[in-house]
Amino acid sequence: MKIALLGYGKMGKTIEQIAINRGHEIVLTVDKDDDNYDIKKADVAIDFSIPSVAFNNISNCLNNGVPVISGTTGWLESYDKAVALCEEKKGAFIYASNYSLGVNIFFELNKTLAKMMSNLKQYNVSMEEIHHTQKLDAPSGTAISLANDIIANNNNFSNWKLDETGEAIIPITAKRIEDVPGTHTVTYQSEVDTITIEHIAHNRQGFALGAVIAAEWIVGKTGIFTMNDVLNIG
Ligand SMILES: NC(=O)C1=CN([C@@H]2O[C@H](COP(=O)(O)OP(=O)(O)OC[C@H]3O[C@@H](n4cnc5c(N)ncnc54)[C@H](OP(=O)(O)O)[C@@H]3O)[C@@H](O)[C@H]2O)C=CC1
Ligand SMILES: O=C(O)C1=N[C@H](C(=O)O)C[C@H](O)C1
Repeated sequence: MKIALLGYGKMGKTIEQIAINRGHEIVLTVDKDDDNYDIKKADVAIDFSIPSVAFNNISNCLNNGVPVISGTTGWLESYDKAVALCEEKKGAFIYASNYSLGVNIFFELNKTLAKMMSNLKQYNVSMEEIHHTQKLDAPSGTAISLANDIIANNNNFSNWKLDETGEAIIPITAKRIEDVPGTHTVTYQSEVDTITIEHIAHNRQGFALGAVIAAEWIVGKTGIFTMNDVLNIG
């Protein structure tokens, strides 16, 4: 498969290694100021760039008939526009806040726990995410997915906020610590006990492998998909 990497930073470089090991060819790497490139030479594009350019990168792929996997976080205000463009162009598109198999299992655990806790009003929920100090967005895309999944599965919570507490609010704390690839913790607390579930990424390999598997899966398909479609879970 011929792969274009849109964003050639920490994730782009990790994805390159894994893609080559799986027999793929990187035909294009795009970074800041690389404006003049032909995306059409790729069978599929993988975007791990920065929030301010992700939508443009995705649009460029969809306008040129190239399936696109996006892992960039912090651009979701434009997600509906990307979906509409994908439908209009009959293209193929996946966004996931987290491509690792472990986190996608963790997402399912989180939904199940949220349902189980729905009738137990004595528990408050809170969330913490920890990432490396170069991260541009807060809270992380994964924390937002976890919070939205709790809201969809538990009647006691209707919104999330960064560093704010309140009635029916899921407070999220974002910590930035040198070299941490990504840690997410969901905590339910009552007066008598605490229940915690946690995912700790030890490196970026899991995110990168999931993105390459998603790219292999999407080629030849049309539509807007999620990692649940790719991994056949949920
Ligand atoms: N969904 C998931 O599983 C995961 C998502 N992420 C997300 O992926 C994104 C990238 O993460 P990471 O690789 O760690 O970040 P990096 O900062 O290491 O890499 C981002 C790269 O994007 C480049 N870039 C800047 N402008 C453009 C442009 N116009 N087009 C293409 N690339 C551009 C940057 O170049 P320059 O440095 O020159 O500005 C940089 O090399 C983040 O949003 C992060 O949250 C990360 C891990 C997992
Ligand atoms: O920026 C990162 O590094 C990561 N970003 C994603 C997020 O915002 O959830 C996924 C992962 O936690 C690493």
